[in-house]
Amino acid sequence: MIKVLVSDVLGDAGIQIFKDTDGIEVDVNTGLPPEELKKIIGDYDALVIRSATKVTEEILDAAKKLKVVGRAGIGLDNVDIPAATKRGVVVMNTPTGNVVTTAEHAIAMMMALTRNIPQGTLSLKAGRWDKKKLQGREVYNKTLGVIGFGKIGSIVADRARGLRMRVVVYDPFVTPEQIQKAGFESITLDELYAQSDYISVHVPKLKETTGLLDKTAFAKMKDGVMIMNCARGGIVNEDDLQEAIASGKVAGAALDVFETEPPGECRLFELDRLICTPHLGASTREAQTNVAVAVAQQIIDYLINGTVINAVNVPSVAGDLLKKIGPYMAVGDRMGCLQAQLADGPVNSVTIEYTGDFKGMDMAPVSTAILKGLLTPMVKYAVNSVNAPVVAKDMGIKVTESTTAEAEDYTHLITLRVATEKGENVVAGTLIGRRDIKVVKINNFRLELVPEGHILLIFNKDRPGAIGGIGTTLGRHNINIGRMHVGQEQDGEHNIIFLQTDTQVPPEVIEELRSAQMVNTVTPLEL
Ligand SMILES: NC(=O)C1=CN([C@@H]2O[C@H](COP(=O)(O)OP(=O)(O)OC[C@H]3O[C@@H](n4cnc5c(N)ncnc54)[C@H](O)[C@@H]3O)[C@@H](O)[C@H]2O)C=CC1
Ligand SMILES: O=C(O)C(=O)COP(=O)(O)O
Repeated sequence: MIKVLVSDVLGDAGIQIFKDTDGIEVDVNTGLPPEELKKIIGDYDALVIRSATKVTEEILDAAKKLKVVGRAGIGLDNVDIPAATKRGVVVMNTPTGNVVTTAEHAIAMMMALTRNIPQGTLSLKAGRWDKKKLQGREVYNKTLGVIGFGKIGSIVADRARGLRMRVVVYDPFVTPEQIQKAGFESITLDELYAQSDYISVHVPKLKETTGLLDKTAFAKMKDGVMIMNCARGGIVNEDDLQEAIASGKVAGAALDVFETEPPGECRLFELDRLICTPHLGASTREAQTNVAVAVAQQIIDYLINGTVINAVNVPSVAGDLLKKIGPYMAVGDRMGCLQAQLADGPVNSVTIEYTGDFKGMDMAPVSTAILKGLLTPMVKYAVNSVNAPVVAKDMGIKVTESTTAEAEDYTHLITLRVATEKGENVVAGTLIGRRDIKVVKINNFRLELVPEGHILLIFNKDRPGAIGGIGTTLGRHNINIGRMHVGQEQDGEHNIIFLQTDTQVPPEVIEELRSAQMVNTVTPLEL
């Protein structure tokens, strides 16, 4: 049974998908304090969260079976992604399901702010008729500055255009041409501050964006500007905002998100010109159904089919791509595993060459599969496609990759060179047909080996009787040979023999083979 824990409120449609899937058991346990979550997380293969659960290194340490964290929504600042990656846990989000809803919330906040709707509601309910005091402003013909032209920012810009606002955009990672093509002006941040009547932030919370709107930024803005933050708490510095509103520089602000959530006591709340919502940006029925369904399907697809969609710490391998490169990932994994057993001492470098028609294929997942195969026998913890590149880096292994379209003997060939202090081993592999994995070269030897099961790799002198002697020794110990491949050294006098046996060959028999005449070395391999 695959066990899924839902630790934040998730739309029913998502929970139902888990319940309807054979082999999956789902528990919903929301609002757990960290120490409670830590106690139970060890039982689960998957964790579904929103913005409340903090997936810290400590939680991940306790999550011995965890394979995937699925975020029903976008922001992942509550997940320690490097720690998850190191432990081989896929972290995925649902990047599109709530973007319209959140953009609509930003527009709603702007309208509520400019027309004093929350203040009007409060004063009316308190028995007042503050018609004069609560006079507002039109947004028509005003300038909206959008910081961050991603999925949400671009929708906000589009909806503001419908309100007949002039929209200016700052996003250093989107080309001015793209912004202009969408019908908006791309300007610098300082220009945006100087020109905007309203500013809405739609950037992720990063080191560079934390405190982006601070006292220095407010000083560059128009007097009477209004600020909206439906992105992440702390992108707008709360203390500086409080001062800027109190001084009248900023005419008002609308916050959906806070530096600490829930914020508890907050000086900003003393200001009439501050309106707020408790992180409601994504909270519509539609968005919650979208993200719940998406996260459930993605998690199931990953745990059952190995399909990776919308992961932030591992390349996506989905649908058509998986069909195309999945078999090469299997080739890579076997080659890595074979190289691990051939390696004499710690690995210094790994060189991966893709030769032939790999056009249009992103080979990153194959390279990761190679590293996974190679590193698995070398480390104590589980290596998978998520943490393999990090593990290689931590071990100081230099990984290089190249692709050449010119095919030689095979239409697709993967060559893997692994170097240690003592030298380099070269293994080349391919697919015959759609699924048959063949290792076609080991160092100087050409062969066609099916890399599976118990294998003895024997180097011997290419003399009459050598192979017969090996067969007789194994037969005497009742060990049946399933397959045998003999490769001849190019222009040499040695053979390489791969013997696939039905059972593992005991160490004393290996010693006996080693002492036989004409046998140079015997290496047992488990593939
Ligand atoms: N309030 C809520 O309930 C919700 C909040 N969010 C938050 O909204 C924000 C935006 O989300 P998406 O549009 O989906 O993200 P996105 O990744 O599609 O877009 C972010 C944009 O910010 C830009 N950017 C990055 N650094 C920047 C910088 N220093 N200056 C200017 N632009 C910069 C990027 O180039 C990108 O275009 C995120 O912080 C997300 O967590 C998302 C959903 C719901
Ligand atoms: O998707 C996001 O990034 C959000 O901020 C939404 O947060 P929530 O799922 O409502 O806690």
